[in-house]
Amino acid sequence: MGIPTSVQNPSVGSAVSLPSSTNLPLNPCEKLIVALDTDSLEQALEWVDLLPQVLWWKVGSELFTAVGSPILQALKERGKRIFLDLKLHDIPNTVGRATRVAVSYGVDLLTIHASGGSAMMRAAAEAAQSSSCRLLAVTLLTSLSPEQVQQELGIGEDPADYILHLAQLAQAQGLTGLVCSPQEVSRLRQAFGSEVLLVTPGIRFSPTNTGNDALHRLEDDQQRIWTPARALQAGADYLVVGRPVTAAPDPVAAFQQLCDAAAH
Ligand SMILES: O=C(O)c1cc(=O)[nH]c(=O)n1[C@@H]1O[C@H](COP(=O)(O)O)[C@@H](O)[C@H]1O
Repeated sequence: MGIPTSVQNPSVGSAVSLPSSTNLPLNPCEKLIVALDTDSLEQALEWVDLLPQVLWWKVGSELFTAVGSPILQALKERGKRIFLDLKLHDIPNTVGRATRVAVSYGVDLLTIHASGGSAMMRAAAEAAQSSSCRLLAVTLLTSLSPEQVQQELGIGEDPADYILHLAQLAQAQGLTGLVCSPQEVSRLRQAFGSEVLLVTPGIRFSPTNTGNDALHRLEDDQQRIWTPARALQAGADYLVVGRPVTAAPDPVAAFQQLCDAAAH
């Protein structure tokens, strides 16, 4: 286990027990969060039991929609940390109420889309304030290329500036954690310092090739990617990794490779 620090959320006053960037977990493997992207409880628990060295597991919309809270219970029974990735995005009343239910499960992290706006994020922050769950604001999905952001979404400004803008909005509402691509980490770290928790998906063994026969680059939907070592060097606190581990021919070896990369 890493050394937990008690971080006070300035706006909503909730004390949460998570490592800050100035006090990272001692074990590099604990900087890795593995995504349980499946619709099967059996498959999810097979991965969890195959990889006892993984502390953090992410339950996303596929698994939570398919099996509901029993997966959270099963992870808690195994002493795991839980990242519930629901990416809430709705009107403030709905997001506030959904957040209240989500944090009642005792999860450690929960995602909210920053693009839902400040009132929506405030509603979530208020709903989570008496829990120990830390809210993470998702800035811009790692599956979007800068060209898509500008051409499809019609966001005129430089995507990097847009991400900073969303991050500032989230910080102002007391969401002290952000999900971003590794490519944006150093800018966000510079802007917000060590207290912000930066969680980065879009992790690949090689920036041009997944290094995984089961996952060819052409089939991959991630756009803004970096290697684990580069993401951590840039200042990421946690890396989210799914298919490079779960779709690998040998998930144990793939996870170990990530731990090794995280250690350097
Ligand atoms: O919030 C997330 O976790 C997330 C945000 C984002 O911008 N991009 C992103 O890929 N994710 C999640 O991170 C995981 C990445 O999985 P792989 O691409 O298989 O490594 C998936 O479970 C995604 O839902």
